[in-house]
Amino acid sequence: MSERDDRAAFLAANDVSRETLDRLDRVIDTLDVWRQKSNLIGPKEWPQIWTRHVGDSWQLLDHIPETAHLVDLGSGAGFPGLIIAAARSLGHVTMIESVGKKCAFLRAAIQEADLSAAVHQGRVEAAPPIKAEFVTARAFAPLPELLDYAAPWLRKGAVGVFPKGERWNEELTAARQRWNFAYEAIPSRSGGSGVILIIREVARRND
Ligand SMILES: C[S@@+](CC[C@H](N)C(=O)[O-])C[C@H]1O[C@@H](n2cnc3c(N)ncnc32)[C@H](O)[C@@H]1O
Repeated sequence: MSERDDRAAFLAANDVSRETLDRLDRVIDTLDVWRQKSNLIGPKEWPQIWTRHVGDSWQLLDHIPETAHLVDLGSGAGFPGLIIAAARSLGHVTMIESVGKKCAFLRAAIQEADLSAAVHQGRVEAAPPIKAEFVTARAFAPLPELLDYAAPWLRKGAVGVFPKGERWNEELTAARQRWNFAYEAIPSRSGGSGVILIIREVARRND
């Protein structure tokens, strides 16, 4: 399947407004240019960029209000941060990423697609205070460590929206050793036995 066919498959499965599609196209076009000069995304991944990476990010939107302020940890090539910013023009997304070349791409995509978003270059654990009611992170860290990274926001009442793979239940059990929290596990539409974990009311055990 070509990237064009993959885009058509994504659009057949998801309701995307004309304005949002225009922003998504600009983000993916920018990624196409930048991936030629850096290893943001592998050539084997490219033919499924829409159904796999955009689609995986898109399903988080069910849990993120229109005007949300959100922080995305370890944004890499912009999944899910850039996709959420493209779909939530009334909100604001801050992406935290430690690798300079990836940050340069993220900034270029924000500019090309005119997104309400910003990039903080640096390690999540050393980030300055950033206002956010929602935290996302995809393929960033196992849940126990992810809760440590996201604690500055979650402990102040932010909601975590985390796509997780088939071992999510083991990660949840391990996270329970260190943290108290409420959660919902919503089956992923990306196939397999992965879920979207919605995490609330986070407090360190013995707090
Ligand atoms: C496996 S990639 C996932 C990227 C993207 N979220 C995705 O799903 O395609 C993890 C990203 O996190 C970044 N990263 C790893 N540890 C980090 C840290 N402590 N602070 C900020 N970024 C970090 C890496 O540079 C990399 O871009």
